[in-house]
Amino acid sequence: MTDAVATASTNGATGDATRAAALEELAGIRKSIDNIDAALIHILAERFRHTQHVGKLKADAGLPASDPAREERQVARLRQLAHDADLDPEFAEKFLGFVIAEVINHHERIAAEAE
Ligand SMILES: C=C(O[C@@H]1C=C(C(=O)O)C=C[C@H]1O)C(=O)O
Repeated sequence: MTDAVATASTNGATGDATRAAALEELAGIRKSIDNIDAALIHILAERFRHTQHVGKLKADAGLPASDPAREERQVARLRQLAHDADLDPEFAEKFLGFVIAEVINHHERIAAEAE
């Protein structure tokens, strides 16, 4: 056996063990990711339950679907929270914007149905 072949076969055995350990660790981390994803869905569902309520209140009172001043305060607050939590503030703002845009669609639909 040449030195190169001996080294390769040792690396192969070590590689298999390293890969098996990595796969086990990966499976554990993915369990945590799945739990967090489930929590996010539940939190979002709860948020939309409340925003649907706001949509009905606004439609009944003839208030506009969107409130840009409130959104500005939310963006500033979430950007600061994201920064403090080592999360990209740009991402936090985009995520909030995505959610709020959907909420405003719901509110417009609720108002149209109330007409
Ligand atoms: C829920 C509201 O309606 C809209 C949606 C918002 C949200 O999803 O957080 C915030 C402001 C409004 O543009 C609200 O006015 O509070």
